[in-house]
Amino acid sequence: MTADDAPEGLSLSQVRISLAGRLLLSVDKTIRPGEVLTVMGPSGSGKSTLLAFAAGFLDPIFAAEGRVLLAGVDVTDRPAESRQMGLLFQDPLLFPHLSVAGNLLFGLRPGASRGVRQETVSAALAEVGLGGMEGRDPATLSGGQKARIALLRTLLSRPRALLLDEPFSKLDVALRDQMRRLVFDEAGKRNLPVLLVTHDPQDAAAAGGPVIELGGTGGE
Ligand SMILES: Nc1ncnc2c1ncn2[C@@H]1O[C@H](COP(=O)(O)OP(=O)(O)OP(=O)(O)O)[C@@H](O)[C@H]1O
Repeated sequence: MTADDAPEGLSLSQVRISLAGRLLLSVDKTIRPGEVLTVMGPSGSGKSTLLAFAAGFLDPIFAAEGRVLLAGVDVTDRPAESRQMGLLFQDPLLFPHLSVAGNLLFGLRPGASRGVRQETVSAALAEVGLGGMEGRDPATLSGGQKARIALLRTLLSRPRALLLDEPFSKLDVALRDQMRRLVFDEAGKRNLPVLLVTHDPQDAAAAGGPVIELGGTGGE
């Protein structure tokens, strides 16, 4: 494939993952920029395993074939930290020993001056309705606030794709709706391809993109 006809977005190309000699999942999909691919399926069907393969931290206990391409570049052999993928999980996983600003500065790539970095963090906070919270201890924040900080930290790292593993499941119903809108809006504004792992059909409906079901009906 030449660079000219390389697919945009995130491709999971002819991926087959086995565990102990048994095929667990098989997926061949390209997620276009700005599109959300929702991965559903029963517990144990391999949803998180597929995400780990895309992210670059698949446990070596699994045998994997296939390639991961990001904007046409094959990143399969790159370690997770060099893939420029943004991750969000059920838990916000904020650093408890850092302030809100400290958590967000951690997401920012180095380069700009300290002042510019701090301004970037403050502007990002204001954009999601958390202006003035720079100095707060994450332990004092609500679940919804923590989720927004985790999203901002991910976005500030300027990822080229988002990989989301049940990111809304711990939020209560009203917050879940707000957070879905925020995540999908921000991903859309940045034209990011998004892989969303979930059990919740309402997540798939809100995402509005293609859905694949692992376990049984197959992912191809
Ligand atoms: N580190 C591991 N060692 C051995 N088996 C594993 C490991 N991680 C996952 N598995 C197994 O691989 C299969 C797929 O697990 P995975 O976590 O991807 O499923 P899932 O669809 O994400 O499930 P859930 O919806 O419960 O999160 C399961 O049978 C699980 O028990």
